[in-house]
Amino acid sequence: MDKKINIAIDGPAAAGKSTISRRVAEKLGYIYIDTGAMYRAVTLLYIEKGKDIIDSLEDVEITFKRGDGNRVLLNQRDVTEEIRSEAVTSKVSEISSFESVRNYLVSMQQKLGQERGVVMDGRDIGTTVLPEAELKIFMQASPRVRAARRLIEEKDRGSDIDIEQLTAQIIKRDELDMNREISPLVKAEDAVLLDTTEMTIDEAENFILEIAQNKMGEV
Ligand SMILES: Nc1ncnc2c1ncn2[C@@H]1O[C@H](COP(=O)(O)OP(=O)(O)OP(=O)(O)O)[C@@H](O)[C@H]1O
Ligand SMILES: Nc1ccn([C@@H]2O[C@H](COP(=O)(O)O)[C@@H](O)[C@H]2O)c(=O)n1
Repeated sequence: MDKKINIAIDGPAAAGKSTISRRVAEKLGYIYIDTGAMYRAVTLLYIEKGKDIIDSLEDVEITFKRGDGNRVLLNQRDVTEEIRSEAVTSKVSEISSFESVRNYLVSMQQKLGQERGVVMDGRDIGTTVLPEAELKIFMQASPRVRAARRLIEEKDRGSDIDIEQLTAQIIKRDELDMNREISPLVKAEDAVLLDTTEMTIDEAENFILEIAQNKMGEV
């Protein structure tokens, strides 16, 4: 029988990480962990309660409820929609640069990956959270294509944001994530580069599944 592996998927905003990670996890019967949602949940708490929460994170519980679209619970409260708000998106890169926030969430994420059989996506998974992951992917796409894809989602949610604003927002967030001091967004040396600019979702999914199957046979 194939052994379980860990799959780390990193890359800039709207590259397709969560869409593809979720599908790969489903196909393999693995657990999908969206680490961006965890940073977003802490950011929501910061907005609601103020900066003191940064130093008292031990009381903060973030959990995922599987099924029903993978709900995100912050201290038992369902915040799945709220963490995608404009207010959270524009603040999350600042909050995720704090050392105490990273230490707390990275340790939580490492526990989730202990048993293997996870597909985890984020910005520092291959470099910091799961450096021993058997498969690492660095997913990217051109800023324009990423903004165009996100625009469709935003329109569906009733937002009136335009492509220029979205492109600027994506580029700004990437810059903050790539230039922060602690575990910035960078391709791990042993990660496979996957540019999805001209790929369909199915093609990107199959690309990863094929390498994953090989790795599973190897371990
Ligand atoms: N290869 C692709 N072709 C077309 N659309 C895609 C492709 N990959 C992803 N998408 C779409 O692009 C949008 C952004 O993808 P997704 O949310 O998965 O990105 P992400 O990297 O997880 O973003 P973030 O880090 O900001 O959460 C989604 O609407 C998704 O359906
Ligand atoms: N491993 C990670 C994951 C995310 N972040 C920060 O959270 C932001 C939101 O992530 P999304 O994937 O939901 O867009 C992201 O821009 C990073 O600032 C992180 O630092 N590390």
